Amino acid sequence: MECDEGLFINVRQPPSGLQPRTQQRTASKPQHGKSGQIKFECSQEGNPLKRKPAPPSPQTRRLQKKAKSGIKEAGLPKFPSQKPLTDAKDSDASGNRPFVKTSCLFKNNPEIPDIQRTSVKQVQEKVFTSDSFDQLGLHPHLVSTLISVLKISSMTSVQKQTIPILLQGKDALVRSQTGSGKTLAYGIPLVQALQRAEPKIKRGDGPYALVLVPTRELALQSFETVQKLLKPFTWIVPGVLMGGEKKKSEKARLRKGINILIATPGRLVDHINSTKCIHFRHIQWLILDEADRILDLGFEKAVTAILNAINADSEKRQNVLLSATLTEGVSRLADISLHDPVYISIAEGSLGSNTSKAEACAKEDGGVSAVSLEERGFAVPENLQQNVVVVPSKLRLVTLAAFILGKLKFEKCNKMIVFFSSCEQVEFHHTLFHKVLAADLEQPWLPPSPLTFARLHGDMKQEERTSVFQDFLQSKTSILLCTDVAARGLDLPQVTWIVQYNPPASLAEYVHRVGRTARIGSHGNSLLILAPSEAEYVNFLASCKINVSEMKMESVLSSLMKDDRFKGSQRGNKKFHSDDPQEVRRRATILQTEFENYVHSNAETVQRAKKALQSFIRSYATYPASLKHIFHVKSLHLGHVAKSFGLRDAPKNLSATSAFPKQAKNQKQKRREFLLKKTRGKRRLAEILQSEYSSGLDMVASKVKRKKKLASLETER
Ligand SMILES: Nc1ncnc2c1ncn2[C@@H]1O[C@H](COP(=O)(O)OP(=O)(O)OP(=O)(O)O)[C@@H](O)[C@H]1O
Repeated sequence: MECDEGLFINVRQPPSGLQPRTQQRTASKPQHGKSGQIKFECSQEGNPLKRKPAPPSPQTRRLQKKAKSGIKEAGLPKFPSQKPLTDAKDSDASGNRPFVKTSCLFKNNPEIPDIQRTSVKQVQEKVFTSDSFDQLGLHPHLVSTLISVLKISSMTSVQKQTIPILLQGKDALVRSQTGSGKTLAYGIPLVQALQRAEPKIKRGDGPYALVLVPTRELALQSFETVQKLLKPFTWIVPGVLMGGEKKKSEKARLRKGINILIATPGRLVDHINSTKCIHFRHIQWLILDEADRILDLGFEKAVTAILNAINADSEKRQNVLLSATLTEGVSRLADISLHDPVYISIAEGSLGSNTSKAEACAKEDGGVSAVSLEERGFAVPENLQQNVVVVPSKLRLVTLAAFILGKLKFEKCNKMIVFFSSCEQVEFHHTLFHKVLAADLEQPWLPPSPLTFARLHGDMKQEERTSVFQDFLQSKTSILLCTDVAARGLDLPQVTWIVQYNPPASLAEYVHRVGRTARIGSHGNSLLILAPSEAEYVNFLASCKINVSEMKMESVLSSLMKDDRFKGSQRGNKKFHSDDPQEVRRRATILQTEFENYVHSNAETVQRAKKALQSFIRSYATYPASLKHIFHVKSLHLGHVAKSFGLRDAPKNLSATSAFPKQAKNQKQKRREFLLKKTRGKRRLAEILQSEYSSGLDMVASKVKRKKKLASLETER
C-alpha cells in the first residue's frame, strides 16, 4: 500500500498505543488546531502508532448510540447514505473488524504548472449566409419541405458553396466546421437529382446512392434527415444498414429495394459478401461522410472492398467526401475514390472555396497535403468557449463530479457530454455517478435530483444504444457519458457542455468532440481535464490554433459548497464562505470517501473499478508517438490514478509490469517482449476500436492470423 493512499486503523483491536476511534471520521474528519483552524489528518505524516487519538466528539457519541439502538433520525427513515458521508467504515472478511480509512487527497500531489497560454487566432468560418434555397432552382416541393419540415430557409456557407457544385454533377471534397450543415449540403442535391431522374426511380431498382458513415447512430441520424427530405418524393425509398441490427431483416429490405442506402462500412461489406440480392447496377452517388474517421478506424480495407464492388457494377458516378477535419487519410481516400474533385473549404484564409484539386496542388507546393492543411488548424465554432483545468490524478474524480454537480444540479438548462477513452471507464463512471451523485433519486422523501446519467459506447447492445441516443436527444438536462463513438457527426441539440475527461488522441478528435456543442451558430462550452504532467497539451492545441482558457481546480471544486450532502459532520446551520479553501477540501474529501466506500462495498465493484483502471492505462499507452512526450504511461502515478477510480490502493495484480518493463532484461529478450507486446497492443487497440465502432465486419480470419503470429512469438520465447 502506498503511504499516501490511505491509513487503515483497526478500531476494535487497536495497535498498541492507539485508542479505539470507532466514531471518529478519520477519512476526512477535521481536527481543530490551537489556532482554531481546521486541519486534515493525513496518513503519510508520521507514524500512526505515535498519533495521539482524539476522543470522540459529543456528536459522534450521539451517532454511535443511535447506530447501536437502530433509532431513526427524527422524521426520517434510516437510510445508509443519510449518514454523514464521512462515515468511512468498512469491515474485513470476518465482518467484525471495521476499519476507518483516511483519505488524503490534497497531499503529495505534483504541483500544478502555470498555463503559459499564448493567445492564437483561431481559424474562423462564417456559418450562415442570407441566401435562400429557392435561388438554386430546386424542385418547389423540396424547398417547401426545407421550410415546413426542417424549418430552415436560408443556406449555410457550406450549403451555398457545395449544392451548386454537386448539382453540376461534379465530385467534391468538402471541409467545413462541425455543426455547419454538411448533411443537407449533400442531401439536398442528392434528392434534387434523384427525384427528377428519368425513367422514374422504382424501389426494385436498388441503390442509386450510397452514403457511408462511421457509426450506427450517425447512420440513423443521416437516414432520418434523408427521410425528411424525401417526404414529397415517396417513390424514392431510403434505408439503413448497420451493425447490431438483425441481418435477416436487412436482407429482406434489400430484397424489396432501397434507393438511398445509408450504411456503416463493415456491415455493408458483410452484405456484399453474403447477401445475393445486393447490387450496385444503378449507383450514381457515393458519399463518404466523416471520411477521415472511416479510414482512422481501419475501415480502409472495407471501403476498398465497397469501391471494388461498386466499380464492378457501374463505373460512372458522382463522389463526395465530407469532414470537418481533413487529414492525410482523406487525401489518400480522395485519390482512390474521387474524380477530378472540387475542393470546398469554408475556413477564412483557406485555399479558397471551390478550388479544384489541381489548383490546390499548385498552391500547396507539391500536392494537397492534408498534413499541411492540418497544421493550419481546423475551424471550431466561433461561439464555443473552450476551457482547460489542470488537476492532479488523485483529484480527477472529485473534480469531474463537482463540475457535473455545479453545472447540472445548481445551474439551469445544461446538458452535458463527458468523453472517456474506453467502454469500461464509461460503464464504471456511469454506475458510480448514478449510485453516488444521483443517489437522492432513491430517497423519495427528498426533492428529486435533476441528475440523469446516460451512457453510450460500442460494447452496448444496439437496441440499448438506440434508445439511449433517442432519450438523450429529447432530454433537456442530462449527462451522457460516452466514448468517441459519439464524437462524430451526432447532432444533439441543446448540449451546452462538452467535457473531455480523457484527452483525445488526435487534434481531429478534439475538434469533433467539442463540435457536439455550439452547433449551427449556437453557444456552447467545453472543458478539457488534464493532469499536471499533461499541461503541455495546451501548447500543442495553441500550435494548432486552438485557444483554451484556464479554469482553476479550486473554483470547480467550490461547487461542493452548494451541496448540503457534503457538509458531513458539520451539518447544521453553520454558514461557510463559498470560497473557504479548507472547507472546499474537506467536502471534496467527503465526496471522495463516498466514492471509495461505494467502490469498496463489495468485491464486484472493486473488480469493476480495477477493470476500468486497467482499460484507462491501456488506452493511455495508445497515444500516438507525436504526443508521447505529453501522454506517457511512465508519467502515470498508479496509486494516484487508482484513487481516481475510487480505489484506495494501486491494485497489485494490475499489469503495471507491461507498462513499465524491468530494465534488467537482456537485449534479445527485450526485443522479443517488445514485439510480443506491440502485437498485443495493436490487437487490443484494434479490438477497442472494433468494439467502439463495430458494425458487423467479420474479423474471424484476421483473428486466426494474429493468433498464429502471437503463438510463433510465444514459442520463440
Ligand atoms: N440552412 C440551415 N439553417 C438552419 N439550420 C440548419 C441549416 N442546415 C442545417 N441545419 C441544422 O444544423 C444542424 C447541424 O447540421 P449537420 O449535422 O448537418 O452539421 P455537420 O456540418 O454535418 O456537423 P458535423 O461535422 O458535426 O457532422 C442540424 O440540426 C441541421 O438541421
